[in-house]
Amino acid sequence: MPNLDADAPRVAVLGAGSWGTTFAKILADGGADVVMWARRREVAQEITETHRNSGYLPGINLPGNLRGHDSLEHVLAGAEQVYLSVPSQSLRANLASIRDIVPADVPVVSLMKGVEKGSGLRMSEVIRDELRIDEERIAVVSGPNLALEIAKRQPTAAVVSSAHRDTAVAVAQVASNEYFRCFVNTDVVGTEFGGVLKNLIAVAVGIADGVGYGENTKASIITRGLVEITDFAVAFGGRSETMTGLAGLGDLIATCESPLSRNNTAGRLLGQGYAFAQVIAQMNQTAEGLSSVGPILELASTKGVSMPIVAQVARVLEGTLDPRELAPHLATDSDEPQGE
Ligand SMILES: NC(=O)C1=CN([C@@H]2O[C@H](COP(=O)(O)OP(=O)(O)OC[C@H]3O[C@@H](n4cnc5c(N)ncnc54)[C@H](O)[C@@H]3O)[C@@H](O)[C@H]2O)C=CC1
Ligand SMILES: O=C(CO)COP(=O)(O)O
Repeated sequence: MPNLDADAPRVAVLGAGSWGTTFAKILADGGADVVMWARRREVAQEITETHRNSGYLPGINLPGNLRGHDSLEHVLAGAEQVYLSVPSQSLRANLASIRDIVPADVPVVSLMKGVEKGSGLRMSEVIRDELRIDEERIAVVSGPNLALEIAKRQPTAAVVSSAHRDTAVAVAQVASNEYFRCFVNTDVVGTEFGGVLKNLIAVAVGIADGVGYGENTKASIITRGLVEITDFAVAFGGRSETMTGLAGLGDLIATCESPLSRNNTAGRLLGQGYAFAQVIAQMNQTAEGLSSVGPILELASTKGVSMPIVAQVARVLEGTLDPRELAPHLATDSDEPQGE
C-alpha cells in the first residue's frame, strides 16, 4: 500500500477501459485513494500488481494509490464518490447490479458520452431511473478529453455539471490535479448532449477525411455541425453558452481533429469504403457515436430540429449514401440560399 494522506477521499471507478482507467489516474494523481472495478480479473490484477492497463493504455504507468478489483462489493464499500465509465448501452444492466450496494448519499458521476437506444435517455437520466436517486446526487463530466493525452499528463480542462452546484463543486475538487482542471456548471442537459453530439460530427469529419476531402470540407462540417448540435441541445433545454464552451466546441475540436478519436477513426474507415459491419469488426474500443445516431435523430424529430449532417451520417452507416456524397452544402432542406 502506498502512503496516503489520512484525509484522502476514497473513490470508486467502475469500468477499466481507456477512459475509466485514465480518469482513475486523474483522481489518484489528485490525491484520492482510488479502487477501480474491472470485469476481468486479469485486468484488475494487472492494475494492482504492475500498475499498468496494457490493453487500454499501453506504456502508461499508473500511480500506487490506484488499485483494481473485480468485485463490485469490494470496490464500492466505503466509497465517498462513485464514477461510471462503461459503454453507454451497458450502463442500465450494470446499474441494476449495484443498486443495493452504492453507498447512500454519495455523488454518482457519469463519465460517458452516449444516449440509450430505445429510450433515448441521457446517461444521467438512466442513473436516476435505475439507482432511484435524487438528481442532486448526480454529476456528469465532459469536455475535450482524449484519454491517452491526459494519461500522459498533458494539460487539459473539463466541465463537471450537476443540477446541484455543490455536487459539481465537490466532484470538481476531487477530480482536479496539476494537469487536469475541472470547471463547473449546472447545465446538465447541454453538457451531456455536447459530449454525445460531437461524436456524430466527428464521424462525419472522419468520413470526409477518409474520402480524401481537405480542410475546407472538414471546417465546414465542424462549423455547421456546431449549429446543428446547438439547435438540438437548446431545443431540449440546454444553454447555447454551454455549446460554445468546453463540452461543446471544445470537445468538437478535439474529437474532430484527432486520430486518437475512435469516432473520427470509425468515420475515416467508412469514408475509405468499409461497410458498417467491417468498421465494427475493426474497432476494439467503444465508438459511442455509432450507437447514438439513431436515438438522436429520433429525439430531434420529436422537437422538429433539423440535423442534416447527422442524418447524412446515418445514411452512410446504413449504406444508402455514398460517403463521397456527404457534404455540408447538402445541409439545408432547400436549394435557396439560407441564413448562416
Ligand atoms: N476514451 C476516451 O478518450 C473518452 C471516453 N469517454 C467515454 O467513456 C465511456 C467509456 O469509454 P472508454 O473507456 O473509452 O471505452 P473502452 O472501449 O476503452 O472501454 C470500455 C470498458 O468497458 C468494459 N465493458 C464492455 N462491455 C461492458 C459491459 N457490458 N459491462 C461492463 N463493462 C463493459 C470493457 O471491458 C472496457 O473495460 C464512453 O461513453 C466514452 O464515450 C469520454 C471521454 C473520453
Ligand atoms: O470523448 C472523447 C474526447 O473528448 C473521446 O472521443 P472518442 O470516443 O471518439 O475517442
